[in-house]
Amino acid sequence: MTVAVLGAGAFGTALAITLAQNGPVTLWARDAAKVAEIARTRLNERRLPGCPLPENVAVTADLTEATRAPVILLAVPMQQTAAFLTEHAALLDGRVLVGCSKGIDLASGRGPVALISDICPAAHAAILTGPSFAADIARGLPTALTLACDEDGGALQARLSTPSLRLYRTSDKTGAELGGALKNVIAIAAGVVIGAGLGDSARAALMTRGFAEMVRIATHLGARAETLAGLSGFGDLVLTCTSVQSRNFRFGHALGAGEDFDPTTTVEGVATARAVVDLAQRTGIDMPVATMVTALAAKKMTVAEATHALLSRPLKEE
Ligand SMILES: NC(=O)C1=CN([C@@H]2O[C@H](COP(=O)(O)OP(=O)(O)OC[C@H]3O[C@@H](n4cnc5c(N)ncnc54)[C@H](OP(=O)(O)O)[C@@H]3O)[C@@H](O)[C@H]2O)C=CC1
Ligand SMILES: O=C(CO)COP(=O)(O)O
Repeated sequence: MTVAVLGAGAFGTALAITLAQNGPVTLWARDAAKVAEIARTRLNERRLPGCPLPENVAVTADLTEATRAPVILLAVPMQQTAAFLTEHAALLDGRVLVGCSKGIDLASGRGPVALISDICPAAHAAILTGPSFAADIARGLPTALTLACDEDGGALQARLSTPSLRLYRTSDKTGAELGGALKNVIAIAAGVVIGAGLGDSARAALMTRGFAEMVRIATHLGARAETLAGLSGFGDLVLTCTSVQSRNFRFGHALGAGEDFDPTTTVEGVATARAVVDLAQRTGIDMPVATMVTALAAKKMTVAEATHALLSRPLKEE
């Protein structure tokens, strides 16, 4: 069974490399010149340097060709996903579409699975998410992810599992997509804490209270609490709050340290924090960490002010 991966960023390229162990993969990128270069060198040097593509990965800029595959993975960044789905709905609707991005669309407040279901209502929507850095997957290091899909998703789970990539399955698509989105916001906050020199104890407090915040809003929106405690929530929170491989963590670190950050780097947590604050306001859910991240990223607050605001909240039960 051929798998198509749409979006040849770091993650899409890494998925193509690992999934090629199970059968043919088509990797689609929007830029024909980039496709030609990857096809010639067998490397995506800009997005995932040093990770060669196996022979059975075909690279194309032809979306009609790519979407002939029975399984399609969508690996374009979150804020580009709605427009991508809308533009190409005729090719994508009715297909097995697996969202691989992490975030909440600012305009609609929807995650990847919800967007797929809204824009391509006849598609079989799923999401692949959890703790994994693209470079780790591409190098064949052991990783475990969550596949949230319809109840009959066993065959899909098998096609997307490889000797080094172990998938656990759930039917809680809302929980899986919200876990992956929300952890990026907390990872930015963890980066700020470390970048500003506030210490490991502060980071542990922030991760724990951030997790409470994740569970609070996600369950309100229909997620199961145990999904948040799994790979797609807690697992990914731990990874991105503790590793400098995380772009969200590094962005927060730069904010905390008062340093510049390359604006072309994909940092999903910034827009997602704004979307979360919108959701929090609409639902009346208390989201103090996301609120601080939004204010810090917009330079509307200093780290000292954000720290004071969090520490001086009324005392309460855990
Ligand atoms: N990197 C990682 O370790 C992981 C990433 N993810 C998630 O995967 C998603 C993608 O991230 P990642 O691959 O790292 O991002 P990158 O920054 O590495 O790449 C983004 C890719 O998306 C492409 N792209 C952007 N807009 C469009 C569009 N409108 N149509 C088609 N292609 C587009 C870009 O193409 P171009 O090169 O032409 O600009 C680029 O190839 C994010 O949501 C991220 O959270 C999930 C797990 C791990
Ligand atoms: O989601 C990821 C790891 O699971 C990648 O995190 P960053 O987008 O912060 O690099």
